[in-house]
Amino acid sequence: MCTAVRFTDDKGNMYFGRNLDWSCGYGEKIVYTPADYAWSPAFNAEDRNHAVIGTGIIVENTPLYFDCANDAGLAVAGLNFPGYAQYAEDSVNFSTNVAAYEFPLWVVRSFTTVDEVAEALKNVTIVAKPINDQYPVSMLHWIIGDATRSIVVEYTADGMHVYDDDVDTLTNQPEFPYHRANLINYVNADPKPIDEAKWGNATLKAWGAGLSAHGLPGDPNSTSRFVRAAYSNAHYPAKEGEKDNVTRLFKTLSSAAMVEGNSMMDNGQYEKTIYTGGYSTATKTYYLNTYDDPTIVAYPVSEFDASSNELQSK
Ligand SMILES: C[C@H](CCC(=O)NCCS(=O)(=O)O)[C@H]1CC[C@H]2[C@@H]3[C@H](O)C[C@@H]4C[C@H](O)CC[C@]4(C)[C@H]3C[C@H](O)[C@]12C
Repeated sequence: MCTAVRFTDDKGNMYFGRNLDWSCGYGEKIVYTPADYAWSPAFNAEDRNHAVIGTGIIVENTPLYFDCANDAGLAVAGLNFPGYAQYAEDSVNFSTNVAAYEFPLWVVRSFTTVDEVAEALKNVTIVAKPINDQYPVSMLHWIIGDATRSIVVEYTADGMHVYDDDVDTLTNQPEFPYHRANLINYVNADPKPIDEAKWGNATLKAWGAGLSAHGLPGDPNSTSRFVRAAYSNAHYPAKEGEKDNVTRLFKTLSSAAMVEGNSMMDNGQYEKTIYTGGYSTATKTYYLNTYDDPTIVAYPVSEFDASSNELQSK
């Protein structure tokens, strides 16, 4: 399972991050794509040359991003959506055709705001074309964020769906409208201390803090993680400065993180949060920690060679 969130600080800086939950990694690294990298889109997409940083792998000199952000402060993350995602079998005339594996790269190479992406998506076909035989097409949906808002992109049997994500959260299946509607089931959850109640002659007094959020789901299922992450993201108090906002991002994501042993996949292996990664537009820095090492490591964009035309990874 995976979880992603976005928020903005009091100065208008965006923080965007995700948990990558799986039983093993794919050899992913921090990958920096400079503006002058010569990207060859799979179909007829144009390259508008934004520099990009994120987590992914490099295959055939192409960055396959799991999540990434660009020099204009636009970010995107791909999360599993099997059973619902259904891409076009082939490219479509008079449409911008984007292969599923290059969708995150196309978003951040091409645009500066979520509004621009949403407008462009009105005429986009996502095509089920793998980069090669070794890496089959992944069935994903995506959250795209900037300093003002986020959207969720789902491509299903009936085509493209773009949803305004006013809770700035995404997990896995089912479709985004289910997750958004399901939040209403938890409308009573609240961080405030709770008053004592009278039941006839009995006085019921809370044991301590936290009881007013009783009922928030604690399990690792996608729908439960959505509720927990949206609750944490919405109620975390505003913070000032990079350190406290990065802490906010990682703590919010940790409220939906996967602990090994809690959830077994079909292959008999346990899912765990392989990494948590996130981007700050305040300092143009990508941050990452892993299941085995909780130390949050900073990767400022300034440490990469922006004048090169080669992909760079750490
Ligand atoms: C497994 C990852 C999603 C994690 C997730 O959402 N887990 C949920 C588990 S569950 O189903 O809900 O149980 C996804 C996110 C991004 C994906 C990768 C990216 O799309 C980039 C390439 C794309 C290639 O087509 C396949 C390899 C790949 C390298 C993908 C492998 C894998 O599908 C990744 C790493």
